[in-house]
Parts: sequence; structure tokens; C-alpha cells
Amino acid sequence: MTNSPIKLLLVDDEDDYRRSCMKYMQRKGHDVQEAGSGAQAMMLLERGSFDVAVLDIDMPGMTGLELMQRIYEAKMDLEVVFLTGHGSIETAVSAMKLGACDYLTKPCSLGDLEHRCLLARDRNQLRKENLQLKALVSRSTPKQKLVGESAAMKEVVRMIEKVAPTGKPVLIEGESGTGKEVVARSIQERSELANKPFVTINCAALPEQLVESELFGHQKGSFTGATSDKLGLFEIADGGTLFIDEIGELPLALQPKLLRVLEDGSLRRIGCHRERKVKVRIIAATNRDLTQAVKDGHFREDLFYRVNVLSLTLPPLRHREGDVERLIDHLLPKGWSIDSDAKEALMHHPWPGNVRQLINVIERATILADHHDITLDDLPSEIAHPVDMHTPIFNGDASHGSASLPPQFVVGSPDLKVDDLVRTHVLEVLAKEKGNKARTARKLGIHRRKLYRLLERYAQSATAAAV
Ligand SMILES: Nc1ncnc2c1ncn2[C@@H]1O[C@H](COP(=O)(O)OP(=O)(O)OP(=O)(O)O)[C@@H](O)[C@H]1O
Repeated sequence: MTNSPIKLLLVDDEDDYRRSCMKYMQRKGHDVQEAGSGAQAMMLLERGSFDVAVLDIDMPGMTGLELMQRIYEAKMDLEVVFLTGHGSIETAVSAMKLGACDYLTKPCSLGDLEHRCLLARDRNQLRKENLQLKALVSRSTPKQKLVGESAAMKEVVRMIEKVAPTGKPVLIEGESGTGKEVVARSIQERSELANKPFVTINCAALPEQLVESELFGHQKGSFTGATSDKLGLFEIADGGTLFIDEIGELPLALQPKLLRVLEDGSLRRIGCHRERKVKVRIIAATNRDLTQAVKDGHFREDLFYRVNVLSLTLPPLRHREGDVERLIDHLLPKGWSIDSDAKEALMHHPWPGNVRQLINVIERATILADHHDITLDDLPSEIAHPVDMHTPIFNGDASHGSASLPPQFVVGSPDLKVDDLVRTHVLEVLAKEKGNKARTARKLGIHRRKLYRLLERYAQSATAAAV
């Protein structure tokens, strides 16, 4: 049992008893509020957050039992301890059935009441931790090693060690696939919150309408499809770390809500008036230039300063000297080898998709290779036989207004599919924009979410083709 202060609500219509209780609990260091009626208690419950409520059963107006019913229906996450007079044990049993965790018969010693409240508070915390653990188990990924010995990566590790123990918000910038999530986890592992929840959300991967309910939760019935109360990720991460990936994609309308949580830890679930308090460390990541997004009016300046207290930039893989080779050694499965030509080709590739792309290429090669040895033949042709990226793709016969494309892509050829053309163009632009999806989408004139969907489809069809 911990002795930290309990956030306590005392509800009793007997003024003298309630006040002496309140004085006693305050002397013991607890954070106490009082209510002389069920209605007044309900107001306080809707406004603040409590660990435990002590309710007297026999009150005029709304009885303790009715109040308990309201607490139960609103699914408030607090524990209830009942106070009952002699002869009302049966009522106390009904209260327990409604979910109260303990009851005491009046008159009782204040020391005993405090002891029961401490037990109730511990139970409340256990229940919360249980929820957090469940969320963690379903979302967690195994610990990942941050491979890299280049000067650029040594600087990243130095920064991780500096920012980790501060507990302050961190903004991680870097191209897609450079390892921003791995770095976020490694900051958490080196912080005081290492054993607390680490919860992640990717703002670009979710439809806009879902981001709000994922982050802040919702109340049953607050919109079509809200069939039950839902805890938001902020509440699940309470006491721990929330990693917000692609924060630049957070809808403008939601940004003030995030700003509030960052300012004083308060939030409201969708459709709920009750304010809740959370304590969460934010680590955000972006592959978009947030300063530019602020200038363009897509990202609030005040929020930018809140998330950008400390920042860290991940270099693209092509700027990490010697790390491609180290990563190859790390990624090759036990008992596998790679011949020198294939290794050379990998080391000379510019890796617009960074480490993630290298992982995919090696995975694909291990599917295609014979005898556990990767050769040039097992690598995608643009890596095994690179063409000069600066050679224009559309450099052909201008009089026909058509382009000279690689042989398999002759415009007008009956075998040429529109999908293949689109795919090639999308990937070329992505490579030219060095993996930056925001710029690629802008260049292509499509929304970023559309680009994400296309890339996901290409990745799936590449895996299917390899198999
Ligand atoms: N230095 C590294 N050592 C080992 N694995 C790494 C390293 N960097 C990245 N990875 C791996 O590369 C993949 C992509 O990393 P991650 O998801 O962290 O990138 P990201 O920058 O967050 O990408 P995005 O911007 O697309 O969300 C993951 O499988 C991760 O484990």
C-alpha cells in the first residue's frame, strides 16, 4: 500500500461528521473535497477527478445508493467506499453489487476509514495499470537495437542520452524510415518512465475522424458507432509516454485540444463534460518541415513550441558512413551470406526509403536467394543495375509528345498497364524527393493519405510477387 495522497471526495449530509472527517484526512495530507448532498457530489465528480469517494447511504434527496448508480452508469474511474448506519447492511450489500469496493458501519474510527480509502485507491490504481498493461501487450513490439556507428549516429545517441532523463517533450525529425520510432522507444527506455506504458499513434495512418477518438476517447452515444465508452490513448498512457508519429498530419481542428493536454494535462472525452487530468510525456515525430507547416498555416505556432522543447534530427541512411554494411550484417539471418557484388550494390544505393527500405530489400532477397547466399540476382534491378537518377525519364520524341521509357514501358504498347506507369512515376518522385512523403504528395498533386495507401499497396504487391 502506498502512502501518497488520495484524491478524496467525502459525501455526507451530517455537517459535523463530514467536517471532522475532512479535517482528519487533510491533516494526513490527502487532497479532499466535500459535498453535503448527492447533487452537489455529482457536480464535483463531473468537474474533477478523484481516486475514491466516501458516500453516506442515508441522505435526503439523492441517496448514496442513487448516487452510486449514477457513478456506475457514467463509468467513472474511481472507487466507492460506503458509510452505513446500523441496520442497513442489506443496503450496503446492494451497493457492493453495484460495484462499491468497501463499506463501514457508522460510527467508525477515522483511522480505519483512512486505511480503507488507501486500499480502495490502490485497487483503483491496479485497475488502471491493468488496462494500460493490456493496451501495452497488444501494441508492444520487441525491443529494437539501434544499429549505427557512423559519426552521425553517434551524435544521435549522444542526444538521446541527453534528452531522455529530462522528462520534457521531444520532437524527432527525419525522413521516412530513418528510425524515428526506434529512437522514441530508446528515449523512453533511458528515462525514468522506462517501466511505464509506451503508447503510439500515427496521425497519418488514421482517418481524420478517428484521430480524436483514439487520442482523447469518447462517451457512449457521442456519435454514430460510439456503442460504448472508450478510453483514449492519453488516458491509457497516463503516467507514461505517448509517441505521436507524423504529428504534422494532426488535423488543425484538433490541435488546440492537444495543446491543452500539453499545457496542464487536462482533457475531455468526446461527448463528455467531465474534465480528466493525465500526466503523459509526449514524444512526437515528423518527416515534414514543421516550421514550414507553421508558415503555411497548417500547424499552430503555439503547439509547435510546446512539442519542440527538445529536438533531435535523424540523418538519412545515405549520410551514415559505414552503417549500411553494419545494418546488412545485423539484418542477415544466422547462417546467411552475401557476395561482394551484392554488398557493394547495397552500399552504393542512395536508400530514399532509408532503413525500412533496406530491411525490405534484404527480406525479399532472402526469399529469392538459393543456398542461403545473396547475389546481385536477388536484388531489385534498380539497385543491382542502377540507372543515373539524373537522367530525365521523359526525354523522348517530343514531336509525339510521348516519353522514352524503359523498354517494358513503351507508351502505346498493348502490354503497358496504367497502374504500372503510375507506380513507376510515384516511386520515381518519391526517390527524387529523398523519401519525403509530404513533398512527394504535393509534387504528385494527391493527398498524403492517398500516397500512403498507394505505397502500402505497392509494398503488398511486391511481397506477393517475391513469394
Ligand atoms: N538504426 C537502426 N537500427 C536497426 N533498425 C532500425 C534502425 N533504424 C530503423 N530501423 C528499423 O527500420 C524500420 C523503420 O523504422 P521506424 O518505423 O522507426 O522509422 P520512422 O522514421 O518512424 O518511419 P516513418 O516516418 O515512416 O514512420 C523499423 O523496422 C525499425 O526497426
